[in-house]
Amino acid sequence: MKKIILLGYMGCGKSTIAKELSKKIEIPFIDLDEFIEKKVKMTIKTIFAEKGEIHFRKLEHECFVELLNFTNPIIIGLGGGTPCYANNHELLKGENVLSIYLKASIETLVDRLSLNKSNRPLIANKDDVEMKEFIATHLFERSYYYNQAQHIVTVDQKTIEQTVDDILEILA
Ligand SMILES: Nc1ncnc2c1ncn2[C@@H]1O[C@H](COP(=O)(O)OP(=O)(O)O)[C@@H](O)[C@H]1O
Ligand SMILES: O=C(O)C1=C[C@@H](OP(=O)(O)O)[C@@H](O)[C@H](O)C1
Ligand SMILES: [Mg+2]
Repeated sequence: MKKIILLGYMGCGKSTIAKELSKKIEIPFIDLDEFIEKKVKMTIKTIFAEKGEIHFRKLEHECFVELLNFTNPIIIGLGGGTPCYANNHELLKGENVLSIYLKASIETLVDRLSLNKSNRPLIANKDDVEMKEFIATHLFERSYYYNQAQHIVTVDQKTIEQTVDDILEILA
């Protein structure tokens, strides 16, 4: 069984969808951010604040590789930036992985993230107008990496269940 990797911009639903998919297909789910937090016993917010983003990106790469080396089947929910650093985007194309980009529009992302930004250091201090500008530019810059995924599932206007069903079709 290939490892299932969910990727996409902050707020697209990687952590939420991975958890639901895990229940449905009874394959364990590991959220990369949570894996990093447990490993270094610090929150993502604290790692960014005290060690800086470059340090976080190195940790993120090491932990991603560690998860890819697990021998058992797993679902991995990446962080929004994971595919965009080190050679991580190349790892999305491996034979033993099935990578899925959860594609969300700027509007969907702004709606979801405006309610959920405090633990996301890249946007925590932005107001709604700044956030929309930031997401529009950042998503454009990152899309090249996200598009390296083997499959794309759009998530706009879909319930969690509908997105999970779309993924199940890919797995069938
Ligand atoms: N249809 C939906 N699919 C996924 N997440 C949704 C949906 N509707 C609302 N949300 C909310 O959007 C947020 C997505 O956050 P999260 O799963 O942490 O995304 P990510 O891990 O990609 O940053 C959660 O608060 C979730 O409850
Ligand atoms: O997009 C990013 O660079 C980041 C996304 C976050 O994960 P989520 O996409 O799960 O919010 C987390 O890894 C960190 O705050 C950096
Ligand atoms: Mg997440």
